[in-house]
Amino acid sequence: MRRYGKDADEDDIRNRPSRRGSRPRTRIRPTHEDAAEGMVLTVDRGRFSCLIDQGTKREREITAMKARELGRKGVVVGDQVALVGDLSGEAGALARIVRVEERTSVLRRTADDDDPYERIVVANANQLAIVTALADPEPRPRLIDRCLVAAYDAGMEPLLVLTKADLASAEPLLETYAPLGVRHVVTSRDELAGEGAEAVRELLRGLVTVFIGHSGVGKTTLVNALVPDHQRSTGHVNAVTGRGRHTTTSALALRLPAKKGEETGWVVDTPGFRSFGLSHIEPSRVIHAFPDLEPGTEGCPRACSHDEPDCALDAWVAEGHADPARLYSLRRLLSSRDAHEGD
Ligand SMILES: Nc1nc2c(ncn2[C@@H]2O[C@H](COP(=O)(O)OP(=O)(O)OP(=O)(O)O)[C@@H](O)[C@H]2O)c(=O)[nH]1
Ligand SMILES: [Zn+2]
Repeated sequence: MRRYGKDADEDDIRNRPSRRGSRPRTRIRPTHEDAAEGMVLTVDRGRFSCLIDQGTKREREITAMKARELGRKGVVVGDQVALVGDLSGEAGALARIVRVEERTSVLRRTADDDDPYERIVVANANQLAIVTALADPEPRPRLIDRCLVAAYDAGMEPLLVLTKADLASAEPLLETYAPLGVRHVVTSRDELAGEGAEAVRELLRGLVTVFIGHSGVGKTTLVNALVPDHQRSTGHVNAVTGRGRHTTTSALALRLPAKKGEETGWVVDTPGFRSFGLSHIEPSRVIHAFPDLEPGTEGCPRACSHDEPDCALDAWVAEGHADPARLYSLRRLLSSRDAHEGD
């Protein structure tokens, strides 16, 4: 990184544009200095619902479209964007998104028959809640593994949410995931109606958490318990588009209720996507989630898959530097990238 010590190049310092200062001379496009910052809450048929003036008395949801100058650049839920135009939020008002700020993380959904491309579905989230029922439907460890890999690859912290605790014990699953040190919480519908929701919220404060889970695991029950008034807060998206939210396939960002002085957090619900695009995942990125094993990869061949005869991790673990269960778990996760029937 460049430091400005006593040999600092003064020209460099003077020419660095300040955040709201003079516009850079070489820019041809307008810089939209008067643009408002907003967060994308949901997307429906090219209309973006954005929250602006967040945390102030004037906080409101407005509807926006992409400005032409953005070209093909995608705008997704969780994006921080710059908005111009009619920012009133009144019925029929339409603002324009003129800029998408740099993303801190991206979560992609898998390509499927309807759409051969892996697309980014959520930006800037930092936690992935993997919702799994303990029974009805049976847990699918392979799917959990794939979700864990997606989380590690995206630089997100995974959180296992094990639902329907009234039907089966969480012990066997927790045993499998213990070597990974994944955070977890066990819930049931009855408890969620009482104190249980608050126990889950504790794990979400200060974070943007994406909730995923396949049909029937109790994700809707969970999200409704976490954000009981969310139907109301999304009401006017429907007024603008004339469509109910049940018809949208976009993710939807919902703010956690918080008492005075409590930190809030965001729940991002993701209807209608089943799995993640894992085809571009780099073993080297996944291994960042295994800091105890990472130094052992120094002796690996170039582009090692960490699951081949020359992999240096076997010797590293045999020498007692790390727990064999951790290497086993890493390899299990890496192999889950290969899609199988029913994943
Ligand atoms: N026994 C039991 N049933 C539950 C629990 N939580 C949810 N269910 C039931 O499981 C079924 C599925 O719950 P939902 O919340 O709709 O699950 P979902 O994951 O949103 O599923 P889709 O709506 O299909 O996407 C419903 O019949 C719920 O009443 C629980 O803790 N225990
Ligand atoms: Zn290796």
